[in-house]
Amino acid sequence: MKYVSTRGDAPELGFCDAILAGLASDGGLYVPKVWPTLSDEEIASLAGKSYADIAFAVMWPYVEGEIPEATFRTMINEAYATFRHDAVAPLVQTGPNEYVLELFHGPTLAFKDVAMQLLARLMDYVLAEKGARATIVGATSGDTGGAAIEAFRGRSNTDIFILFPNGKVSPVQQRQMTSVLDDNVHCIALNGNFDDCQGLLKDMFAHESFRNSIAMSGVNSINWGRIMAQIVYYFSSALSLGAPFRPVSFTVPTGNFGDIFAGFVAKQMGLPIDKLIIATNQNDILARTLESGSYEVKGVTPSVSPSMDIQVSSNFERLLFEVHERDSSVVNRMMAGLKQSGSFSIEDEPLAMLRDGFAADRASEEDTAATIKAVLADSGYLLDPHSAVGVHVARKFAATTLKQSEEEEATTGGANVPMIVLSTAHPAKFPAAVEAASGQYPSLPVWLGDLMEREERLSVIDNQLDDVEAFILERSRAANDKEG
Ligand SMILES: Cc1ncc(COP(=O)(O)O)c(C=O)c1O
Ligand SMILES: N[C@@H](CCOP(=O)(O)O)C(=O)O
Repeated sequence: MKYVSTRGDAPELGFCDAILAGLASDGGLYVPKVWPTLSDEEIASLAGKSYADIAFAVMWPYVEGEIPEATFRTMINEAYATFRHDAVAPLVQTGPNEYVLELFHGPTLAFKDVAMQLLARLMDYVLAEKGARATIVGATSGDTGGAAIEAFRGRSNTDIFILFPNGKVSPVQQRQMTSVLDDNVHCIALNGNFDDCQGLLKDMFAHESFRNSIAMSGVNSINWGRIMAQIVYYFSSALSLGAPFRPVSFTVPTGNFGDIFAGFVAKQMGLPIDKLIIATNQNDILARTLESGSYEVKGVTPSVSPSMDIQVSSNFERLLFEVHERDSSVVNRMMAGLKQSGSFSIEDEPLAMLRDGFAADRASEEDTAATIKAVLADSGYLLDPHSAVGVHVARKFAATTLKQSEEEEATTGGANVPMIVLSTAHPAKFPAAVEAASGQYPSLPVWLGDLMEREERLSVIDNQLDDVEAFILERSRAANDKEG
């Protein structure tokens, strides 16, 4: 499989080089040249198989020819052995037609572990094959950072630098990053918000001499390897509910659009997905875009679901590329508009395609708290605030579709399709918000019981490209001197 950039001006790469690059050299995001498909028979044959077996079947077409089959199987087995639930990503029923897909059984209690545990093993393999080292630079609103640090800590061929918005992640999220004291881990608390962190990351990728001097790579969802690993749980959960013989819908708490884009890919691959529903918090740029056709960045307002406090949603670019028939000139125009004026608009035809496959809505702070409380009261199930955004939007969507089908006197259609809501984090990562909403304090699991007492190491840096680059250069030189 070859990979092409959404901006059309970077070399086509094979899988190993695409994941090592992270972002394409023209500023675009890599996508497979064609979408591989699985037939209904192939999908049906996966029913009852383990998560690792489904993972292999779904991901192999993207990797084949670049990594030996047995090596890839071993990486998958090792990655998912780090999860503390046998099913890896179990489904829990929370309503007559509503299921929560728990993606938080990995080492850092967030869905990011699902992809990051595999990506670290893939990068290790690629670097070892090339006899190379890489410097990973990542931006986080709270969860990617912890998952990446956990997955890459102590690895001899990578240094990892994570930028997080100072004072804007939860205390648990911060400690999960800053209490990892391995020599190759460097945490930067940036005086800014997540969009500033991500903006600096993209500027560093665009700064060729800097990028080359540190052999820079990235593990945010701009990296195709992240998306690839996230496709798997759409298949595993849909299979549990009768796919491919029964369609399902998904509601996805959304920020950077990586997770829901993986759902779009699952649909391209042949999984019968009825609707993909984008659930945002009050930072609702994606919901506004679907409503108006105009993508307009406004300031970020901090919320109780801080990992989704995002306005510049990187992976939306991959979807724009698809709905414009892979015309990179349109994507370039839109991204130039975004850089210049913080906005761009989408023409009627691609907008109609977006609205056909996706729906979108938002949850206010009050909606989020009320949902945590209601689900606990009705089902005895404690949601984290990000997953509660998802459940709120899913329930609103179900009520609207039910009303529509009653009006049409139909018994089939959207209202009967099972809804799977992605649960993206464990409630113990956000104890203050969960307790305020429900009266119940979610404790960390025993193996993380002392997290908040662990020693921290971090550097506070202003939102200035030069300052951040200087810090990374100095630290990565020191690391390389030590290695050499
Ligand atoms: C807990 C949680 N939920 C949802 C999201 C949104 O996922 P995505 O950025 O892939 O849309 C994130 C981070 O991005 C997150 O950390
Ligand atoms: N919510 C994310 C933001 C970064 O998203 P990514 O999926 O692109 O890595 C976080 O928790 O850091």
